[in-house]
Amino acid sequence: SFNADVVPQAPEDPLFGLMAAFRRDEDPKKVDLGIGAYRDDNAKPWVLPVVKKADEILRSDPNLNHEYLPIAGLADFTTASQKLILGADSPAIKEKRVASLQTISGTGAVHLGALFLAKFYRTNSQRTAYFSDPTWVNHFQIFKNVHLDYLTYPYFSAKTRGLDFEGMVNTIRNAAEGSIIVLHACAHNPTGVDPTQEQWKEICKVMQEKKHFPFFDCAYQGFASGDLAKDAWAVRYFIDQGFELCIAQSYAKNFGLYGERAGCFHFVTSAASDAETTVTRIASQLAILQRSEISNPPAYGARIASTVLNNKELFAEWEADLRTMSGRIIEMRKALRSKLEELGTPGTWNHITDQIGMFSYTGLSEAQVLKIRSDSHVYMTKNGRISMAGLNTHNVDYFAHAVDKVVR
Ligand SMILES: Cc1[nH+]cc(COP(=O)(O)O)c(/C=N/[C@@H](CC(=O)O)C(=O)O)c1O
Repeated sequence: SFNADVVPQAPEDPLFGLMAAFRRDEDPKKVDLGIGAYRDDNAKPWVLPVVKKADEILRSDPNLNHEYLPIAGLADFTTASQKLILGADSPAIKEKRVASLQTISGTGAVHLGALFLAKFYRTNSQRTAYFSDPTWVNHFQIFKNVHLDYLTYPYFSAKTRGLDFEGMVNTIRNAAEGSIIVLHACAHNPTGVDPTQEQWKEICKVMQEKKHFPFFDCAYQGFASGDLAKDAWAVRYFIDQGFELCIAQSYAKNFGLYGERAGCFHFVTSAASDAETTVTRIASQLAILQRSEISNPPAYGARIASTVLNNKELFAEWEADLRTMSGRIIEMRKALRSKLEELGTPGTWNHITDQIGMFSYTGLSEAQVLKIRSDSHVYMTKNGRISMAGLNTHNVDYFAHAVDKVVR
């Protein structure tokens, strides 16, 4: 029989624990700045209009059924996903250098990539993965679960509240040759700080010199700048520079398909004559890993995204919806910064508008985060990250006053 007391109590997940605490709070003024999920100006989840249209199209299809998808998922979805992140005219696609599988959203893609690397990447030599410090909390446990050792590279400068570029590049340069470097493609979580294109070129050069292996985690394409190509620039640049790399692609935020778990994993091999057979072998091994874990991925979210991605009019409507979301977040950044400056809240607040994407790294200490929660029923993660979409025209002043109160 199973000796249950060998199972220790695990700590509560910081993010989902915060969500639960927010739901329990009955104060009408409560503000949810925790989970990285978009909210409209009434603090409500937003079903993208284009997603509603795609849903109606699917429901009107008399042949729609609930059969298994292939292990690699819906081909129309994975093909469209390649084009979205790599660019429709990507040489990697033309030369058939990309193995793609539909995954359980971004988390599933990060996991599948980590599992594959754990099994096949430099198994007979020292290998270490590097995450930005700070990074998305789940990165650590996903890599730990597949027994890949990891370290971190400096990323956020508390002084400038911007990128610690020197620290990042030096650590990547000093890392053992062939290390796995996990990079946020755009809209860095939790800091909202992205390298400039010039800085990306520097980072790329150092990684080439050290023969490092890039693993791009792309959960916010279109969400950062509102421009899909711009947000994919770093990924496409690295591929143009000839890297072999992994990409985890999430449709949770940019399609609002959080709970439908729509995502894609891509392995891009470097240009070589036998690239096509290499990709076939890699795809076959990825399929075995996928089959043993989820067998095949969920159909609904991929069908919604695929319907939109493969239709010119719907794609254009989706881009308009992306601009609505990213635009509203940028408005909230401006509103919050100007309110804090108007209040004369101690400190500088330009980082609120300098940062990009879903999150802002406010600089509030853990004590201040706990105080603003008990004082004002404002919920944010202990590292001081706020999900900007939780702000709206009805609560941004209230939040600014709450910050002012704990900062003074
Ligand atoms: C960088 C990054 N990568 C992957 C994911 C996974 O998303 P998925 O739903 O599996 O496609 C998230 C989600 N981040 C938000 C939610 C979460 O923690 O799961 C967040 O940081 O709030 C990321 O921020």
